[in-house]
Amino acid sequence: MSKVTQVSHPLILHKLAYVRDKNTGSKYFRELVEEISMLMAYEVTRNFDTEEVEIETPICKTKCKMLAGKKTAIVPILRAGLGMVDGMLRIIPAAKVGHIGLYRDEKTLQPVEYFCKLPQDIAERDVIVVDPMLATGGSAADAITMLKKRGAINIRLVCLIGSPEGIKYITEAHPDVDVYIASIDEKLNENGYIVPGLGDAGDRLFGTK
Ligand SMILES: O=P(O)(O)OC[C@H]1O[C@H](OP(=O)(O)OP(=O)(O)O)[C@H](O)[C@@H]1O
Ligand SMILES: O=c1cc[nH]c(=O)[nH]1
Ligand SMILES: [Mg+2]
Repeated sequence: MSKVTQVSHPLILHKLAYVRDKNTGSKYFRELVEEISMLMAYEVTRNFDTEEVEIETPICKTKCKMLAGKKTAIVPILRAGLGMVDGMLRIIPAAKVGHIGLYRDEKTLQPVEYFCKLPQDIAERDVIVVDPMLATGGSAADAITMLKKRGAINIRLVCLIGSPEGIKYITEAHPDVDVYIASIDEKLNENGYIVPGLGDAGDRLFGTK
């Protein structure tokens, strides 16, 4: 069964309040999403393996821990997931970035696939899928299915805001995928938007309608 980690660090909650505020413009919105993503990266990498290495300080030789060299891929779900990539890369600079293009049909709420480009060695990487919003869960579930079809095995999902419906859907569809999320909100409205949520993440990041 998936582990769902709610990352309710005070800094994240504080920044999330500004992100939700309808008066926050695109520039500040993008900066905040990037900063929150850096903080989420800290949590999602918490159980990465380390190995012992020997280094020499100016005083003496000593043994230290470093990351065990397993490779990482960050995979944003376009478009809104792009807003989380730079923050993640600040913390995991050696990661490769794959892209999955999906949009949610406004009427049916079903995800529609339009792009997929992944690192060739995706099967060997720890994959971190990023998307600010987990509403019905359909887009994230489809993205993860696309990844698995192309060989990905070790997958984590990082979102900023989700709904109880989305959490249920993704954990049932992909019980092997752990989920990291800053807030699980109240519900979905009749248009499939998260309440209270933040509105349309892609539109707010990129200034479109
Ligand atoms: O959980 P779901 O019900 O599938 O909804 C969530 C999806 O909706 C948004 O993308 P959107 O379709 O608005 O595309 P965009 O990022 O290009 O705006 C969001 O970024 C997720 O990908
Ligand atoms: O609330 C929502 C639901 C789906 N996509 C968004 O960007 N926001
Ligand atoms: Mg959108």
